Amino acid sequence: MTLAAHEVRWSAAGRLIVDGVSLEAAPGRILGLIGPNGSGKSSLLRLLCRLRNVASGVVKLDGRDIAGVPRRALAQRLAFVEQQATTEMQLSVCDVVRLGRTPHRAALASWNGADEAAVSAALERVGLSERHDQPWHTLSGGERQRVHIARALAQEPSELILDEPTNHLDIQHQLSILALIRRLGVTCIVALHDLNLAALFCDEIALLHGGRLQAAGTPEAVLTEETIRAVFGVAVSIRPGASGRPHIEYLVATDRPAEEGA
Ligand SMILES: Nc1ncnc2c1ncn2[C@@H]1O[C@H](COP(=O)(O)OP(=O)(O)OP(=O)(O)O)[C@@H](O)[C@H]1O
Repeated sequence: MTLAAHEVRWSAAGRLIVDGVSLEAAPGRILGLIGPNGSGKSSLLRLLCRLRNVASGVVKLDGRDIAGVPRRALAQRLAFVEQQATTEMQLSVCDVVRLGRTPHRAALASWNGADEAAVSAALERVGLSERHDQPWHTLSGGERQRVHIARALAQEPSELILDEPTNHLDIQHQLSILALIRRLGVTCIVALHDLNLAALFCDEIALLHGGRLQAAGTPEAVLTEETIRAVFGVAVSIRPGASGRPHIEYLVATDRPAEEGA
């Protein structure tokens, strides 16, 4: 067990947003978090990395309540890639990635070879080595997303939490980032909207609906035609894809109505 939530609740504006969720990320495996817009995915991820404090329940890292873990120690273990992370405009790409080294460096310690190697390796992994010195604000949306992932990799976490990491990415980069995350072998919790990508890359899936955990288990167990219809209101047909993982086909009418007089 690495990161686990037990009966976690969180409210905002007088409304219960995360409602008694329990889940556990198995070591070295990818737990996908899916659910409709507003179902509480981002809120739950923020509780898991203590960007917000739970109202009740507990989040544990290796069996220890994270509320009692010093921030720096937590940041040495756990990296978070937010959905719409912003960054100081004046920074270059490598400046942003270097921020990932902060938890590992003693106050006033000089920048060392290990730090630089971690930054270079992280940039290489997201395919942006040649953008090392580019001003961050001149990057495209997808490149910014990859730089934020590189920052998290430079942090060398053992637990990685990502909120919609494929946002803004073209299909090649969606696939390469998720394949990279799989190869890292770190414990990972990732919110995804694309159900086929979740089926393809996640070892387990947790489905949120209205702040509650609706289902959890293997992609085959969670991604059923009945569940998707009930939670997302969409008719689907699910068959094993070429990968052997479930492949979801959306059953929607795409015909145009016959034109008048035609
Ligand atoms: N600080 C807040 N104050 C008031 N309401 C909030 C706050 N944070 C989140 N909410 C509400 O909680 C609900 C869940 O939001 P959250 O961002 O966790 O959902 P999500 O599943 O990540 O959604 P999406 O798929 O659209 O990103 C939403 O209805 C949102 O408006």
